[in-house]
Amino acid sequence: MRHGAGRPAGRGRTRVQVNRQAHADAERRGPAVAEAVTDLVQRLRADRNNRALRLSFLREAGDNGDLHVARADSHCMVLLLSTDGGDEMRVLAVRDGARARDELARLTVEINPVSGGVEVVDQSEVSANVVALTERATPLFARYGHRTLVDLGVVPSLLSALDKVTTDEQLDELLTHNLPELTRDVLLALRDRMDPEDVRRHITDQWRADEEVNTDDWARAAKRAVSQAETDDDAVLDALGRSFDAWRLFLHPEQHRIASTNFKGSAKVTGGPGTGKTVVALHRVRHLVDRLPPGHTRPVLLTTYNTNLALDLKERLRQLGEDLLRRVDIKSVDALAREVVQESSLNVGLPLDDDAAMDLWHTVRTETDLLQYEADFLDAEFKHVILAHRCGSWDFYRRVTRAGRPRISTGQRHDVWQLVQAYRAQLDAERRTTYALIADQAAGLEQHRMARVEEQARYKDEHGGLDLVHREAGSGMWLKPRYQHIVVDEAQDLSASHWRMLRAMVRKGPNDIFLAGDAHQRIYGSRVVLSHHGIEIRGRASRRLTLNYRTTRQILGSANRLIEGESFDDLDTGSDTLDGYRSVLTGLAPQFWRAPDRRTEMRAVATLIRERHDTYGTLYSAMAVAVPDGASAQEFANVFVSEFRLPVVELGKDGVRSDIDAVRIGTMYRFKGLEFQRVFLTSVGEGQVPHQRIEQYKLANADRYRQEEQRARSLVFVAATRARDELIVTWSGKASRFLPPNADETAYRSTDLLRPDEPPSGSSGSTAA
Ligand SMILES: Nc1ncnc2c1ncn2[C@@H]1O[C@H](COP(=O)(O)OP(=O)(O)OP(=O)(O)O)[C@@H](O)[C@H]1O
Repeated sequence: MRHGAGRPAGRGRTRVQVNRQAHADAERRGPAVAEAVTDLVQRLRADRNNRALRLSFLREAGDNGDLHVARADSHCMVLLLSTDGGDEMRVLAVRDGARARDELARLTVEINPVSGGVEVVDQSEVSANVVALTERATPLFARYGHRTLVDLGVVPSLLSALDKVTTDEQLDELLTHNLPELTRDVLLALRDRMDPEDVRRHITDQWRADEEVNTDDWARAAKRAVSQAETDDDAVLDALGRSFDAWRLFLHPEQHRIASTNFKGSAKVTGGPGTGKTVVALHRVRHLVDRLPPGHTRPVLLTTYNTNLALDLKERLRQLGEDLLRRVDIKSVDALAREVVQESSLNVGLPLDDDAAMDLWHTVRTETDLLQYEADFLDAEFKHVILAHRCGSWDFYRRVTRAGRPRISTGQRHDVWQLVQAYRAQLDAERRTTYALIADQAAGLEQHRMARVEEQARYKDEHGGLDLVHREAGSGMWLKPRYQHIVVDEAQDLSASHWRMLRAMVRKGPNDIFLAGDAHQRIYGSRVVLSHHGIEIRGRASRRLTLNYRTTRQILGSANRLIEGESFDDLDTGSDTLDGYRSVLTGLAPQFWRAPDRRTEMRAVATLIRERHDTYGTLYSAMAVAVPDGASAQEFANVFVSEFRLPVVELGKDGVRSDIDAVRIGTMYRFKGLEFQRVFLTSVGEGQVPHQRIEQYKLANADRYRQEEQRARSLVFVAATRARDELIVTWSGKASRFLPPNADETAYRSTDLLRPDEPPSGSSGSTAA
């Protein structure tokens, strides 16, 4: 008799993992079931011979794996795959109720020939719900053939059910079941008419096992990453017992690969909004920390664009393991630069905030009577040309290549140079500085420091490891690079000075800099070519994610249209696209509401918010209102509070405390990197988005016009893709040209919503716009 035909033998410690589908099963059945499964896993690990578990042999899965069932509590049972003589166990499925055992017994369990993962299909559930709907029509996937479907990753045991699926509704029904992720993703992509070759490239290849898959080797299959939770057992248990985010446990195979690859130098992950770039960055941090020798220092830096994003990163990293925080420095790139400068003997003064820095440009252009140059143009020219290229003299600036910037004549350059000199003189006189200048100074200081580090290392090499105390008599210091590894999120918005500083904070070598970003979401910075700053991320060191985990397909469809036709860079000399970008989540179509005037728009938004709170139970804190500028934020807040008594809180520079149950209101800029259940994208009227001031460039400066419009599109794109379940777009007057051409005709009328004698109506429907 084989080892498996009975209770798994042996007394060795049992490794128990919960696979993705079992995890989803437990989650769907609620906290009590999740807790029972947690408890079962713990008891199994402690002693798999524990009789209370009623562990019983069900059948052989194949040559080297057996299926067992076990009881988690009086209602709930699990299906287990046992391999390696019972030392390895995987929970594959969870069922509850009187028929739990029968339901588990009839599940089809197989090894996916593409991914090599262990997958489960509930044939009777599928046939009860899908086959019953069969009509006399051509099956939806008939044109592909079984061979193609299996080659693309569809689980083979689903094929006969798929042959009977003839409508989108039937497919939707099928997909409500807990199907393997790869199958689900492939079917949705094919239904969306993605070409099978593209499906292979964007989906199947990402799941493909690194080795040839033997569909009878259960011991091997059970150990593959796609069959396992990412965290070690304790974390899995901990997570299963509480409410949790799946990303802590299961990465998509491509996310896993990127987070755990050892790169020869720097590496980059790009991908549209919600594809898990931040998640990968966090797992990357864990991968790097896990490989550090023991110690008390913080040799890993995790940085991002601003303070509220840094706070968010810290919170999310904490969820991956409290211990990580002891080895990782987490701060915004400007806070880091400021620390570097403060540490030096440079006396630079207090930084102006962004608005004050802009006001200073206004002052300087008025004083110099060069009013034809706008403050934001001057600010960008200063940051993205003069500081980026370290133009120390007029002669240098006169000749510098201004790639990607609107064209200007030499005479205009001369004016700009004069304005910049006046701006700097004014700052000096007031003993103030700006964040851009601080970053520039920090970059210089760090480059100098790194040069000394390298020099000391060379000296040490040449002199057989002699201590440098004598040589560095002035400082008496033995310098080390600041960090061993740097991980950067929201990389698209960092400036050239930031990159120069970061490059100089870590020695060139394996896994030195890892960055996550998306040029489609660039709203602050200007294009930076990383290789010009010594960061090589071309070829195999650049990876792209394409599956969105945040936003429904319906919302994504509308958001993608915002940036269609624009071209975007890859943070280096190449270009990036959103090819293959998709979501497997489904939900409501975005809603469009137009109003005759601004006040009606604001009142309609308040009404919709109240309705979602009162009728659907959505927390106020899960809803956010995006506006184009600070003044609109104030206006909306006033109406919400004074007329509707809605609790509101402004999304400021440092974010919002998550425990305050109030509607978030903020400019679209503030939405970067965040997510909300319901997003109200307001004021999207012509003249407001994009702002009418850009029209002046249409004829006078076509380059500038194009750039401003692209940035405005990216801004709306960022705000729209923050929505998880629902996106509501509102405007007053005429719809923005960024919205679909028929938006004004097809949108709901806000006035209908506000009729005093009727309750709000139609607000949970959707339009075709
Ligand atoms: N493998 C995964 N499993 C489950 N959820 C995931 C996974 N990866 C990401 N998510 C979820 O998807 C959402 C988006 O992830 P994340 O914030 O990392 O995306 P992003 O690419 O950084 O987005 P953006 O560019 O819009 O800031 C989050 O809610 C995250 O928890």
